[in-house]
Amino acid sequence: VTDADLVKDDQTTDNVLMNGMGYKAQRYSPLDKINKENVKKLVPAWTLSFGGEKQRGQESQPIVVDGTMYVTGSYSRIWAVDARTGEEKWQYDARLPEGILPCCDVINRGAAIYGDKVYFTTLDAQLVALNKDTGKVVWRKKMEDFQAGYSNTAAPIVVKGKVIVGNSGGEFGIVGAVKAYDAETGEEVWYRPTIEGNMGRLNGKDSTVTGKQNASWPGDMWKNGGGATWLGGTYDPELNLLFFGTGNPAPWNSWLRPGDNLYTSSTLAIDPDNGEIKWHFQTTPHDGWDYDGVNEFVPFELKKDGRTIKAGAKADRNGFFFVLDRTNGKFISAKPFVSKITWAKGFDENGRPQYVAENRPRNPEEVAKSGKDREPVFAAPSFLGGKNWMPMAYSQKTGLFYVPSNEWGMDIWNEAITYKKGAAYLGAGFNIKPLYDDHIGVLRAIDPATGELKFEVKNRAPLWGGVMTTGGGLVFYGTPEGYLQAVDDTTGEILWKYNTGSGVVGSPITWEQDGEQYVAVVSGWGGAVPLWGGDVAQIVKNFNQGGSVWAFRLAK
Ligand SMILES: O=C(O)c1cc(C(=O)O)c2c(n1)C(=O)C(=O)c1cc(C(=O)O)[nH]c1-2
Ligand SMILES: [Ca+2]
Repeated sequence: VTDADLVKDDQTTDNVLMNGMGYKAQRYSPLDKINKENVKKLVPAWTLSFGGEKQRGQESQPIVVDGTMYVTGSYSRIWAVDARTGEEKWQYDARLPEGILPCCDVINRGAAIYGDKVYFTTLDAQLVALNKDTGKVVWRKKMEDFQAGYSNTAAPIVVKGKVIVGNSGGEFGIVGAVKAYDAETGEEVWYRPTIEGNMGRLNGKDSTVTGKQNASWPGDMWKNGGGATWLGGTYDPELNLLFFGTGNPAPWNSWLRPGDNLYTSSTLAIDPDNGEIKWHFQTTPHDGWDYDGVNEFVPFELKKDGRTIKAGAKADRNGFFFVLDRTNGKFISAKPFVSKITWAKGFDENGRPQYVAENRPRNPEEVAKSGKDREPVFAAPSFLGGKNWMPMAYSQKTGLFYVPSNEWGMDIWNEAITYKKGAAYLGAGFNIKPLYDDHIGVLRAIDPATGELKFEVKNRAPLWGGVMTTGGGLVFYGTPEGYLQAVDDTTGEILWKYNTGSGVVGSPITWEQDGEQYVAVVSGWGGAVPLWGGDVAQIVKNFNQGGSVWAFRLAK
């Protein structure tokens, strides 16, 4: 796989070479052999089991290269599979040490490929390069100290010979960073911390770029400031810019860190050649709700007032759908994409939130003065977000974004907290509650020019998997109830669904081989909802666990 192959990934249909189905992560395939007319004839072609003992959340998106599928599973495992038959070619298990500290289930979101190597990251914060044909380790790099709370869950992105990864651990007070490694040797090429104050130092290393001082943090709170880049990035080859989101500031209790807390809960545009930050846009300054802004930033061409603007869109965990100028990060619009948002009324023309001050979780010191030990406020969306990690899709056919969203709120209160290595660093307590009796999940079709809702499809359980759209006029996505389903891209009518036997929280792909179009997805219920979901975890507690890949094609 070459750089030219990667750049063309979103136009070619025989392979799926990366997470997002192309550098821009539009998750759009021009394939139309499976379409609105015939999708009801979609049947399983093959299935592969990840085995019985380690059935946990499966959030992976497979990739397909010359008839081989590479797919990762829970507990930092990866398989190479014959994409025609489902027959296993090899498997590799990273064999995790005791004491790993993932916040939100033992998940992995996928692999990357370049040259003759396949890359993936592990829950003990390693980056592994395997020979694509044999599955043998070529190199394995310890990126960070897992005992301090660092882990990795995202798929790497490869740009011009560098394997570029984010990190996880915001709930443990780690320092967010984006890092680039030489694809051939595993040597670190650059290191880009995402928290002001850390710009020149971390793990005893100097960043190759000089950064700003810690002006937006009080005291030395920047030393454990969070801002994990835990979802990986997207890329615009023409502008030569990477786009990485950054997670919540640590701790969650915002009274301990007055200021904007740059660059947490932001989108960063980064130069892939040296790690320099070219622009930033903060979606939740001074976040007090765990509104990690990691959500993927999807480049697209915005048609507005007769002009075409090089834009990017982000459906943020904080409930707003952002459109920015991707050349310079200038704010274009922010429109609500969920029914209830309590923390801000909207955004002003400069892209600053109009906070509703009384809806910020209370200062525990003030609450204590009134003689109470806690005073929760109700906040919506909940910290699991109007949208969490699960990626949206953009159709080049309809010009619409298809956003997997959730309707929920939370009671939240703050508490005292001090940093301790390897311990949760929140300073908050919470309980998540549904807003409606009959649904939490909603797939929404959104016009990025106006923010207008074109249609919505409700789902009882929260949506937790990625979305894909195709030239055949279909939108595919999974549900925790077990279905992979396809809806009409202009009406939302459900045209096909198939139950995989466990919740689908992975991201579907499609490709063509031997003249036939295939669709595949991983199945296996898990992720953050059962662990953190409070009242909502009760609603989903009987869903079956699993671990398998399903491939579909049209019945003959
Ligand atoms: O701040 C972080 O470092 C971090 C990492 C992750 C992760 O790596 O999966 C999640 C979160 N935060 C998080 O806040 C969250 O809600 C979440 C849900 C999930 C999931 O896979 O279901 N991961 C994560
Ligand atoms: Ca987080």
